[in-house]
Amino acid sequence: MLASPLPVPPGGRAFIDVTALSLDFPLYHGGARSLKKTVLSGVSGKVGGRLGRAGRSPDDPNATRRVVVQALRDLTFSVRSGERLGIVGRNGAGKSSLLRVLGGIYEPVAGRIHTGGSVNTLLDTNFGMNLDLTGRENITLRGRYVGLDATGIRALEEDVEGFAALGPFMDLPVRLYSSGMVVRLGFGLATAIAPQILLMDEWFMAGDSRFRDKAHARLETVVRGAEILVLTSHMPDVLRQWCTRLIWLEAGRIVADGPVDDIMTRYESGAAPAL
Ligand SMILES: Nc1ncnc2c1ncn2[C@@H]1O[C@H](COP(=O)(O)OP(=O)(O)OP(=O)(O)O)[C@@H](O)[C@H]1O
Repeated sequence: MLASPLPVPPGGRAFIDVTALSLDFPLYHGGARSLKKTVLSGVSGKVGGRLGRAGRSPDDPNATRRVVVQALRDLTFSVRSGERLGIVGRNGAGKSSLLRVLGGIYEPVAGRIHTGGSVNTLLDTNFGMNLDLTGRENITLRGRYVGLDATGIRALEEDVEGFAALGPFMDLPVRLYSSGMVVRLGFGLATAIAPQILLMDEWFMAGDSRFRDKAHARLETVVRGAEILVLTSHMPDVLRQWCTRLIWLEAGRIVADGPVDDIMTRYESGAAPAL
């Protein structure tokens, strides 16, 4: 666990500007009636008002209808260099979706995201891993993806190999690894690239207890080096220690944004603001 408070790299220029951002997940298309559609239409008004319909009139039996989950709705906020932003909210509030849309994994249906600085997204340790390639080939691929030259790729390989300690498995397809080995390689690889903007899901911190201390020390180095951290978590202790500011999401909307202690006290009191 990181010591608190986190020192912030001085003089950074990284930023995130989010304006009127919305994200939908389409659930199904088509006009024909099915059991699934009947069930979904029956619950549409009950899931926090987040199932919406788009398309032509539902009274027209030939209408093409689209049911969507409105995962994020009209979010506007900015993050500046030096800020450690935590995202809180109940299950399904939109925390992971926000992280993925900031990382360019999901495309918003409306709004704009403007970032300054390199971005690395730590979501799960398998992210971006090709199971048919060897550990070493995965490292080379990632190195090329982030634009490293041959020297940079060699340094990356040395670093990850040293951390993951996979021995001869490094030259075997990842498909043959134990789950612990995959975590070691994925974690080592993801944390080898130090970004200016680090987007992290708390699940990334889970893992094999035997290597957790080693992993935390490595993660701490990446977090300390980042100018901006955006962290989603359900763990109040982690948020208090790692963050300087919290955004509270409910049903895809921002309901509060401010200093950690202030927002955490309100959030833990269970008093969800009216939307
Ligand atoms: N791939 C997807 N397809 C359809 N709906 C999705 C998808 N991913 C998320 N959703 C929906 O979007 C909403 C927000 O989900 P999200 O995973 O962002 O919430 P969360 O706050 O991270 O939840 P948790 O704390 O449980 O991880 C939920 O209603 C969820 O069902």
